[in-house]
Amino acid sequence: MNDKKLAILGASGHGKVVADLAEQLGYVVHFYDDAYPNKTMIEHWPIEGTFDDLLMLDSTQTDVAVAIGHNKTRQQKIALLLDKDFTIPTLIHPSAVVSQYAKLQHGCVVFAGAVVNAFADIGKGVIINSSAVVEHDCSIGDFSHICPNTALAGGVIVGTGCWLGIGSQVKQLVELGDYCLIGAGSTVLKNIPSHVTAFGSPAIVIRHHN
Ligand SMILES: CC(=O)SCCNC(=O)CCNC(=O)[C@H](O)C(C)(C)COP(=O)(O)OP(=O)(O)OC[C@H]1O[C@@H](n2cnc3c(N)ncnc32)[C@H](O)[C@@H]1OP(=O)(O)O
Repeated sequence: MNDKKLAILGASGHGKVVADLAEQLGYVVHFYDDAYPNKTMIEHWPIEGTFDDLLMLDSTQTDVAVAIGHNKTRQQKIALLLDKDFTIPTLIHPSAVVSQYAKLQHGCVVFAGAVVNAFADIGKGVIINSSAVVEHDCSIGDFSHICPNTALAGGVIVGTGCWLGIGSQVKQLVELGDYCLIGAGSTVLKNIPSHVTAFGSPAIVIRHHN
């Protein structure tokens, strides 16, 4: 347990789950969101200011979690916070099972019931959502989001900023490029290039995007 302050950027549904997790880890949480001052509360938690207000805090006294689901926005905000010397811890739910041989960089969240198996390599700012399974030897690129109940078999490689939709699954050793979006419930059997949306079982590329 600790009683360190954690500023949470993003007063959203995802932010609420991050707050719940952080409190279980002993943090005292404070929300920040650019909707302030029009929005001043999220559930029972006060929103104390905007992102600019957060940047004015003493980085030696307050850690930060960026609870923004949009991968590129989360990437940008984390970069700005690191420039100001904030610590962005990785938060792991007590019920998640993370191998002693897995590596996770800063700014990740691993939610309830998730499994990160041996020698998985998880980049910065990654969301491993509830009950997701990241099997042995997987590599997850920075700022990706593995949605609830998604399962990655052994040795899967996921690029930067990918979004793997709820309940999707990826066959062993398959590689996904950067910033790709895999639709909910899809089964990915073959490599997927960067900057595409793919879905279905088996998943096929539906469109290209930036
Ligand atoms: C804790 C949390 O909440 S984490 C968030 C979890 N959320 C998710 O995982 C959502 C992931 N998003 C999806 O799967 C979306 O459907 C997307 C992004 C793949 C596609 O979204 P859009 O581009 O808006 O597509 P849209 O909804 O208009 O559907 C277009 C067509 O594709 C089909 N389609 C859309 N998604 C899928 C899918 N995942 N699998 C199969 N077919 C799909 C639709 O049925 C529709 O078909 P139709 O034209 O025959 O009616």
